[in-house]
Amino acid sequence: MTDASENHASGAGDKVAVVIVAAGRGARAGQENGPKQYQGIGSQAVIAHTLEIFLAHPRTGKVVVAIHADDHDLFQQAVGVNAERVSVVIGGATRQASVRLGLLALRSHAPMRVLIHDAVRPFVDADLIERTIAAIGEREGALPALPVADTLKRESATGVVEETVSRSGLHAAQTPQGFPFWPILAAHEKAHQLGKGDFTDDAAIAEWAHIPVKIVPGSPDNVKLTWARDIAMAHHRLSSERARFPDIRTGNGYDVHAFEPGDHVTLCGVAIPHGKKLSGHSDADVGLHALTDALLATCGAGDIGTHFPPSDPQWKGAASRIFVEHAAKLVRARGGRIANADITLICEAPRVGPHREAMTAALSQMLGISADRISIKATTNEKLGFVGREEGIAAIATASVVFPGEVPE
Ligand SMILES: Nc1ccn([C@@H]2O[C@H](COP(=O)(O)OP(=O)(O)OP(=O)(O)O)[C@@H](O)[C@H]2O)c(=O)n1
Ligand SMILES: C[C@](O)(CO)[C@H](O)COP(=O)(O)O
Repeated sequence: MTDASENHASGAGDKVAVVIVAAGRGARAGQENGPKQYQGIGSQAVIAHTLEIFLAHPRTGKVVVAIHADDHDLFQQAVGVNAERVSVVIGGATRQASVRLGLLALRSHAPMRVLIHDAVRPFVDADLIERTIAAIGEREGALPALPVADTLKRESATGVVEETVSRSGLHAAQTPQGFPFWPILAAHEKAHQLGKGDFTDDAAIAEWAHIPVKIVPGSPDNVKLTWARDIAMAHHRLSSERARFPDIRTGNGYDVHAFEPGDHVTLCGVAIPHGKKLSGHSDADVGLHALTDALLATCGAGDIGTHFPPSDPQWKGAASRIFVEHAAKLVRARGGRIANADITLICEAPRVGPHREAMTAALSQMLGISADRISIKATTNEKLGFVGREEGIAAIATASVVFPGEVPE
């Protein structure tokens, strides 16, 4: 069985192969730390964005990436390659040469159709890929392009306008350009054999080889990163997109302490005279314990017992603000910013209202956030249950923390 018939038997023949050219040096972008396809935009390299979109598309199959011989390490760092799906070949001295080498690498897979794309067009989208694929015929290519919007001028050798060129019917060509595989490979081979190496895109080679090419609407977003400012703008664009999915996390905590004989309770950092005290290893500040758990929960850092085991004698009688400050420090060490904290104390007595302001001030200090980001509420349990019988006090707390980066997809 040949590779081609294997493809059909498995249904893989329906999949459209992809060549991504990434062997350029990016001279016009002039980046000091490597070619433009390896520059970081948003949270990953340009080429990683591009590959991701093609690999995620349901109609694409084998992907060949043409890279420069010097870029193996850069490529490995930028892209965690799925070796089964993605092959790497060494490209050539021109874009045209790199495309040809990519196509040659696909021969054994014998795809029916191929998309050829610039690694440095990371804003290609699934709809554009889809309409390009849909327009590929048995002997017809497909080119996404946009009508030229600006008035066109030809410049003379002396830098003055020589003529105004009609823009009627003119389009700016984009990639991916789609073709029936064997005809475009044959056209590239023929151009290579005849030493014709000055085609700037594959639609031009198709045109030269008399393969008709249908124009489909391109996308204004699908820009080619050519100059340093294009890379800066791409980075800015992805960073502001990221801001739309901020990593806001919420944690909750719950705690209960029983009463025992005594003369005051400590709630949310404030000592309140009362006919009983709360029993516990530390100062038994039920509100702060709930809040500590809520803060730790925002970064999956366990609970209060993980950090301050009751078996450890050093926490005997400790002020619970130590626990809250530890949790807040841990959140901040992970880049988190505490947005707000909300504590509800559930008790029949003492009355919390008269102490709310002092509690808020104490918490504002412990957490390093303003008082308007802190809420302390109290409710009775309507005389029901252990709280209703005044056997103890319960507390629930919620904290919201904003972490750097975005919520993963
Ligand atoms: N010998 C080459 C030249 C270009 N390309 C690829 O073709 C695409 C479009 O080319 P261009 O924007 O011109 O990239 P560079 O050649 O890298 O840029 P420059 O011309 O500024 O050096 C890029 O993904 C580039 O990596 C390639 O694979 N092999
Ligand atoms: C193929 C291409 O992206 C179509 O617009 C473009 O021609 C490639 O860039 P280059 O600057 O011409 O190499």
